[in-house]
Amino acid sequence: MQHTVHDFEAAARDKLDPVHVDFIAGGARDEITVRANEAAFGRLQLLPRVLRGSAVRDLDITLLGSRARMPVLLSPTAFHKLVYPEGELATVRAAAAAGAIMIASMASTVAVGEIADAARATDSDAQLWFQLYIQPDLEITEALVRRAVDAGCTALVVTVDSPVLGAGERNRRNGFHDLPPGLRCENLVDLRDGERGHVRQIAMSPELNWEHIDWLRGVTELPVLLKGVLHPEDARLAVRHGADGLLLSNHGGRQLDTVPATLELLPEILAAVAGRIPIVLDGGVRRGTDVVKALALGASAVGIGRPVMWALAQGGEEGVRRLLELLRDELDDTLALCGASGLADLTPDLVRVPAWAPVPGPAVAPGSDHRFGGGAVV
Ligand SMILES: Cc1cc2nc3c(=O)[nH]c(=O)nc-3n(C[C@H](O)[C@H](O)[C@H](O)COP(=O)(O)O)c2cc1C
Ligand SMILES: CCCCC(=O)C(=O)O
Repeated sequence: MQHTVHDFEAAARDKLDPVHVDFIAGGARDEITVRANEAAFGRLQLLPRVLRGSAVRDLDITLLGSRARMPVLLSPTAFHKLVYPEGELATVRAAAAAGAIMIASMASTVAVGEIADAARATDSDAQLWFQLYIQPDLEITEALVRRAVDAGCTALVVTVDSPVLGAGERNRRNGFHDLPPGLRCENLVDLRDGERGHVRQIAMSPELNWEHIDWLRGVTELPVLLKGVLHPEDARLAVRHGADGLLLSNHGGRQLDTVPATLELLPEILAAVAGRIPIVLDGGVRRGTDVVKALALGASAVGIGRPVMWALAQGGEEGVRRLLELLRDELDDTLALCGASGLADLTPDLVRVPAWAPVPGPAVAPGSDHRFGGGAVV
C-alpha cells in the first residue's frame, strides 16, 4: 500500500521494464538539476501560525478561467500507454475525479479529443489543457491547435525549453528512442497525409523565437502559458508578448542540466512579472509541504510530472486517483498545521531560509576566552 508519493515510485519500479524506469526517472546529462529540484524544497522551512485555523479548508482555485478543486496540476508527460494499457484515458479519469487540471502532452498515446471525451464522461467539470511544441511548419502547428480547441481544451501550454531534445544519457545507453510497436503519438496521426504518429515527427526546433509566440496569439483565443522560461528577462518578454501565464519549469531536469531548481527561481520570476500573470511551478513537488512552500512564496499552483507516471504504472486510474487524494490530504493537513483556512492564507512569512548564523549576542574577540570575560568587546 502506498502512503507517500515516493511509495508509488517504488511500486512502479517493481513492475516496469528498467528501460522505461530510466526514461521516466532520468534527466539530462549528470542529472544535477533533477536532484536539485527536490532538494530545494527540503532546504526551506515552514514557520506556522497557531490558533487561527478553521474546521474545513478551501483548496479550490481558478486559474486563467479554469476551475479546479486542488492547486496541483498534472504537468504534461508523454507516452502514458508505455506504462499502462489505457494510457491517458486512465490518467484523465483520475484527474477528473480529483478535480485537478490535466495538461495533455502533445506526445500523448491517446488523441486529445478522446482524452477530453473520457473526462466529460465522468461528469466532472475538471478542465483539460494541451501542451504544444510549436513546429517550424506553422500549418502543422495550427492543425494541432485546432485539435486541442475542438477537444474543448481551455488553455495551451507551450513548451519553450526544447530547442533540441534533452540529452537523456540513460535513454541513449539503453537504446530507447522510440515507442514500442503498436503505440503512437496519436495527436500527430494524419496531420499531413499518411503520417503515422511517429515520435520523430515532433520537431524540436532551435529556430523558434518570440515571433512564433506572437503568431500563436493570432491563431487562438485560448490562454497561452509558456513552459520553461527560466531567465527573468524572458519572463518580462513573455508578458510583453502576451503570455497569459508561465509554467516555471526546468522540464524536471530533462533539458539543460545544471540550471537552478525551479523553487529557487520563483522569487526572481515573480518579481519580473510583478503580478501581471500567474506563475505555476513544477519540478520536485512530492509533498503537501512542498505545495504550501511554493504557494506561500507566490506561485498560483504547482504541477507534478514523474509522480503521475509512477502512480499510473502502479495502479492505473485507481493509482493516480490515490496519488492525488494523498497529495490533497497532505496539503490539507499542512494548511491546518500552518493555521491556514485556505490557500489565500499562504503568505511568504510562513517560509524561511534557515539562518545558520547564531543569534547575535555580546561579541567576543577572536582568541579571547569568553569564559573568563577577558576579551575585548568589538
Ligand atoms: C516521463 C516524462 C515525460 C515528459 N513529457 C513531457 C512532454 O511531453 N512535454 C513537456 O512539456 N514536458 C514533459 N515532461 C516534463 C514535465 O512536464 C514536468 O516539467 C516535469 O516532469 C516536472 O518535474 P517532476 O517530474 O519532478 O514533477 C516530461 C517529464 C517526464 C518525467
Ligand atoms: C518527444 C517527446 C518528448 C517528451 C518529453 O518532453 C520528455 O520526455 O521530457
